[in-house]
Amino acid sequence: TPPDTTLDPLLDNIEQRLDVAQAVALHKWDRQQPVQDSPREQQVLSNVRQLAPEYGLTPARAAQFFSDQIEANKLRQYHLLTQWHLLQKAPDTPRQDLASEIRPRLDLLQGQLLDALARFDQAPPEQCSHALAEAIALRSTDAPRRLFLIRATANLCQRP
Ligand SMILES: O=C(O)C(=O)C[C@]1(C(=O)O)C=C[C@@H](O)C=C1
Repeated sequence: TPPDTTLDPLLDNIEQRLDVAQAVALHKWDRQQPVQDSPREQQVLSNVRQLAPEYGLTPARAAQFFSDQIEANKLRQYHLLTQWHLLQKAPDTPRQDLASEIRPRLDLLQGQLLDALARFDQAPPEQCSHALAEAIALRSTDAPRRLFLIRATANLCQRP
């Protein structure tokens, strides 16, 4: 199968959002804060529902896609926190503040993701589920990382 021109940019953006999970988990580790923040999730979902039409997406499609991004993000946070609990320490890397630094970065990535999703929906690959499975397999040999991508794209090929 030839490389796909809409799937890869979208997966790049999905991975960028997943990368932010490490900074979030570190912040929550330091403060013993739970991963789940339901009011923040509702805020993210309500934002993307409102922005969706600007990108030619339905609010339902945008919200479904972001709900999957949030679930994948939590999966990665739980995975990292469990590794740190096992070692009884987290990496000694510079910390970023959730409210003033990390969430603004997630908000910035939001527009890029909506744009990439809209492009994807305008020209989805033939045999979408197969193309997606192949792209994920090619992208990462790391089993947990593949799992995060699988969760993040769970509804990608389910067209409205
Ligand atoms: O902002 C946070 O606290 C996050 O953990 C990020 C995020 C998200 O993916 O947007 C994930 C889980 C929380 O329930 C809320 C939001």
